[in-house]
Amino acid sequence: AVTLRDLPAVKLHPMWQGPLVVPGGDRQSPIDIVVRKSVFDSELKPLVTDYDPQTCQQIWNNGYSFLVEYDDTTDKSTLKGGPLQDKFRLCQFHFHWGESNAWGSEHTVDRRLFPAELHLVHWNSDKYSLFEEAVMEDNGLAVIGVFLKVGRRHEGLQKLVDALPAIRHKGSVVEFTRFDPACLLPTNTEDYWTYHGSLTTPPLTESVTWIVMKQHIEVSHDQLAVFRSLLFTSAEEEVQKSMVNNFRVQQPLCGRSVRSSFT
Ligand SMILES: NS(=O)(=O)c1ccc2oc(=S)[nH]c2c1
Ligand SMILES: [Zn+2]
Repeated sequence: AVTLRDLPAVKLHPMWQGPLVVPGGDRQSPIDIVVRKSVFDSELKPLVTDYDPQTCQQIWNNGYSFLVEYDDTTDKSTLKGGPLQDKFRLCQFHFHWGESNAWGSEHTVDRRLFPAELHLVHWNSDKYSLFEEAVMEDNGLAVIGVFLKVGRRHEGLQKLVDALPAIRHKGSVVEFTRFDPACLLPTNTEDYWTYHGSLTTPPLTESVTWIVMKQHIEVSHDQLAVFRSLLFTSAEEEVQKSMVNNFRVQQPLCGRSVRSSFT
């Protein structure tokens, strides 16, 4: 398998060339999950997701990834259970991917890279009233990470793939409704690793309880190729840049332990 060390000198987007380590940051993300060093915690419960597809609103290209955004003004699409004590509201999901199928994920498992990684982003609606507030707080966010592997076509993903040509450029947005993000979760939602980390894009705040699923999902080569047809750049810019390798370099563990919900 390809490991980060084998990567050719991948030219990273200016955004990820930036602060490789946040000053004073001792719980940054992403990290490599060393399976044999993870600690089984029998208190960890299965994830409980309750997503309402009616809360799906739009899909847009923010110049780093593409986001599918949900109405998070009520507790209609929520995450609880797992390592969480509170109820968290789904606000968006997005992906990170590479220019080739050999790399693209942000987290790795025993240095194993995946071609892409899905992030389902939730904020603590028991303690805060807005995402913008929660993003600055210790246990403000919960992000579910799901690895993507190239294989069978993912039928649920296709509706999203078909919408991408309409948001090729940075800043473009289209209406996107009735999409159930639960279809992107693996069948096994009991087995995961969890650790305290950060956002992997600015503002890189250390407010995330990460929940990285052990089981990956499969998407087809062609579906992933459409992700790579997106652009980092807006329509006005003269030089167009393909949206690929939008992952952050891995961060020091700084003594953190990663817990597992399974043995
Ligand atoms: N890539 S990620 O860590 O899941 C993530 C999630 C939510 C975010 O909101 C801002 S702003 N940057 C973000 C990064
Ligand atoms: Zn992300």
